[in-house]
Amino acid sequence: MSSSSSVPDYLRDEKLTQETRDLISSLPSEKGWLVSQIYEFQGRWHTEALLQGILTCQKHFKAKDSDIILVTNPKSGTTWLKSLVFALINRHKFPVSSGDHPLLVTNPHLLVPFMEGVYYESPDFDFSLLPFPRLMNTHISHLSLPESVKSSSCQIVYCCRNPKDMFVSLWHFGKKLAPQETADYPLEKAVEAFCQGKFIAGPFWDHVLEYWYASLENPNKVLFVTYEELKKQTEVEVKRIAEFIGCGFTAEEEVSEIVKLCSFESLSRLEVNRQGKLPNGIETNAFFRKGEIGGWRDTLSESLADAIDRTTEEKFGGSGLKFSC
Ligand SMILES: Nc1ncnc2c1ncn2[C@@H]1O[C@H](COP(=O)(O)O)[C@@H](OP(=O)(O)O)[C@H]1O
Ligand SMILES: C[C@]12CC[C@@H]3c4ccc(OS(=O)(=O)O)cc4CC[C@H]3[C@@H]1CC[C@@H]2O
Repeated sequence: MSSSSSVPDYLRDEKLTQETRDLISSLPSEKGWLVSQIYEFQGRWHTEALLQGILTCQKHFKAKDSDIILVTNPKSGTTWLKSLVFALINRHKFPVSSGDHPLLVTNPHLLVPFMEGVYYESPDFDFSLLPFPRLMNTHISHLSLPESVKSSSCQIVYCCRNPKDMFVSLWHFGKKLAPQETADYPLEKAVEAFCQGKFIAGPFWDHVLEYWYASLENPNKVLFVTYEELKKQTEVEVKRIAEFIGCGFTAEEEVSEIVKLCSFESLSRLEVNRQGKLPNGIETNAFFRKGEIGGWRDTLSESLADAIDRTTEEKFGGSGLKFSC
């Protein structure tokens, strides 16, 4: 974290360039939840810090054909996907059976860099120093991806989660991130902002649809996965991801060890994911809450759930995308 404050870096605005400050002054803005204002850039809503990270990423990131980029909306299974794909691509270098796997001693967010987060923290970060094949994650929309990500043969694994669970996960995460700022922000107002799309990284649905259509248009470039299928049939989905990124399993190989290592039960019990903070100031345990499908029922009233369902029907109608919970 950049200073002694307990507020995580992404809620601060100290590292903005003059260029970004000038741009921000011309962007539509809305009152934020954890920060005073959020801004609309290329159709999405961002905090100043994450917008700075996105702009630097657009300017400086040069994709390589061998790159693997994990894309999610926030709270849609990023931590899980990072763990699984890290374990998959490194399974010969770091066999799970050896007992000293990096995931046992390092939080997944430190093993797989968050592109716009890293660019906000360290604008000069040299991504070319990452080990081959480079594995990174982002929440950047398809429209706003750096040009080289689209023009190169790098691959994207997109993981989406049903909007009610995603929203509820974000709601609880936000309360942990900045408890004071969330104190007088009612859940009803958050649902309304979420449905209007004027919420961090929103509109949620547009993000999903962009990658959904990209995966249909170019199935070798974008693989579309859902948190729910990953949860219901983890081995099948992990094998599908492995095939897609070109490290498929042989008939003799076991996928179950990786699945077990990366399970919610296993990762959330590790000391490294229970104690301490990431360098950006976020507590490592904030990324592990319930890890379930349908947990929204504990937080959302019927009318709030209906409001999200109506938006989903409107937005996803005709796309072929459906969520059953
Ligand atoms: N290994 C794992 N398996 C399943 N879910 C996991 C997981 N690790 C984290 N999660 C869940 O994924 C959500 C966090 O998403 P992200 O990693 O994108 O920030 C949280 O959901 P809940 O808040 O519903 O429990 C968290 O509990
Ligand atoms: C992207 C992120 C999860 C969401 C975090 C977040 C949530 C809500 C916010 O409210 S508002 O002030 O924008 O209205 C702000 C944030 C900023 C940090 C976000 C986290 C960074 C990495 C996580 O995946």
